[in-house]
Amino acid sequence: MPSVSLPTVLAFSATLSYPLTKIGDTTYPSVFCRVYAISLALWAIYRFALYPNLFSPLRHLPTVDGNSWWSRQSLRLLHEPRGVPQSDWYVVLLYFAIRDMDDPNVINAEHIIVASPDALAEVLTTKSYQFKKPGPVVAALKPIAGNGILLSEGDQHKLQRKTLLPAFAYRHIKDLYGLMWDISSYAIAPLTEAVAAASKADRQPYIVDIHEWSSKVTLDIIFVAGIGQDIDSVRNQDSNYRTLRRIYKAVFAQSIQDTILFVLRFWILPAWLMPYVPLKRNMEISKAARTLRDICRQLIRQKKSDLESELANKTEKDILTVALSYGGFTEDELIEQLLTFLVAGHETTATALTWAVYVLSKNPDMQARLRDEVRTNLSSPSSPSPNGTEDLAALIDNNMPYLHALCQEVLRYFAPVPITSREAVVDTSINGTPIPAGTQITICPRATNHDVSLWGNDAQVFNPDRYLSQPKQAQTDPLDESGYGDSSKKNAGTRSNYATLTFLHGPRSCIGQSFSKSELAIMLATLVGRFEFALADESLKDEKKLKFRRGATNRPLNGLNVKVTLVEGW
Ligand code: HEM
Repeated sequence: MPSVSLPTVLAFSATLSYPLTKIGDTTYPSVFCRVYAISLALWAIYRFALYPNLFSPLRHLPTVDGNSWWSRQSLRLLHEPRGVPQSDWYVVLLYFAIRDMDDPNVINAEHIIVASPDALAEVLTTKSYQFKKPGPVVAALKPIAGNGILLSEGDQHKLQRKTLLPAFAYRHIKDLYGLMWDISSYAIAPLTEAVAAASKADRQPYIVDIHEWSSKVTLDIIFVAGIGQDIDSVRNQDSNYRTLRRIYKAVFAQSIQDTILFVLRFWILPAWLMPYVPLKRNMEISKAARTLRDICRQLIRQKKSDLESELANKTEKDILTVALSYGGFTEDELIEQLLTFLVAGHETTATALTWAVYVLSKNPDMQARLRDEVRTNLSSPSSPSPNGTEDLAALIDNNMPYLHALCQEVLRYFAPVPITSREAVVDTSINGTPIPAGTQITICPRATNHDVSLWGNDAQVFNPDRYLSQPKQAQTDPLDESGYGDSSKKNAGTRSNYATLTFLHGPRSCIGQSFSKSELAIMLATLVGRFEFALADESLKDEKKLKFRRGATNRPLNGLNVKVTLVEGW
């Protein structure tokens, strides 16, 4: 017997109320309210008592211990940072999948958390296209993140991935190091001035929200490196760029109306009704989505005309040039791809950098060790090596093991994308267990990256040195020819490639992982080379005191204020 969804209950009640209104002397709304209340009560009995115990094909899978009778694990899932409760469940149940009926994301569907490497390999790699992103997730992301490669499925996705992959080959990313360095070192200049002015005026310490800074710099980098825009358009704050910044800042901020929209989208209303919900935030998002598309259209037309008039270098490998030279995308499709890269390529890495500054602020010894490595290898922000930025990739990738180890550990420990989800498209199986079409799957990078069975007893400890005890590996392209991605070269001695899920694995792994790792290392090097950081609120040294934003990325709710001091001599 199938599971019944809440929108079906709503539609059933609305339809049944109509003939019932004719029977008695009552109005439609009053009949509907009573029918809907009774239907909901029956639905709840079926959904929470009968279906899971008698009918669900997944009823033999283990479930989480200690469920409360009325809320099960919902309160933990709603109050704790995303991915943290799942970590506890991994420890309790070393099994491939945990059946979990309570994830607030999709309350009306069977739900399992895929935990073991074998099961992850099936869902992410060998059977990747038997699972898709769930409808409500796609509908929530599409207006701002675009209907591009991130949200496409099946053959369409395969083609888009193959087309866009050349822009992300490591041999090409290497050529972007100089550009990333220029943008990052340019962005520390105003911060340096502000810190120096504060110190002169005896207004020490200078406090900055480092997430806001990171978010600006990552947008600059994706704008220049991803679109092939002139770096001066960012420096001169061209109006398209300014509008993009303003819009992203507004849409990534979180309000109470976001929570209401979340509940409506995932629990109550069908996707097609969502655009009509008369909430101010809903209107703002729709308006922002239209403006973003207008800007992307202008950028694409400009690039096209530059390419036609030979103003742009046709051999460039920025994402937009690669997409345009393929020729198979219509203008509207290109707009969606561009939106995807602007969003996927900016907030994620900004979140990683914020966490890197957080741990360094908590750990002055790590900070000093990193600064020492940066200053030993890179002479100054304006000219990091005698050849300027020419040999930067070689210098950073071969000579700075602590920088890489620290970045790897930040990406493992904080997993900027803590959770993602899939839905079985067809009846399939995982590790031999039958999985019916429609089953919701949670994949939890935050919990896998902290899994004691894979990482050992210090899984929950932040320790960059775990990456240094490995024999040195040559820097290789983490995206192989198929674009699958393989982190085995840097898995810190764990027993599986699937122990690190930060960028996932397989055909749907993060296409921008090399890009973002290089970007993170470069931004962190320029910051730590120049400044010393400490937490503005010392109580946040205790991670339990941190409040997290509940969104696609796991970042501090209201940014991260840090005290910044200049360290002379660089
Ligand atoms: C620390 C930084 C980043 C993290 C942690 C991260 C993480 C991820 C994850 C977990 C996914 C898979 C999502 C899913 O399928 O459910 C993903 C996909 C993707 N990421 Fe990233 N990402 C980062 C940076 C970037 C950057 C810099 C870019 C672009 C320049 C980018 C572009 C994409 C794209 C286009 C996809 C969709 C790939 C596909 O479905 O084929 N990401 N990312």
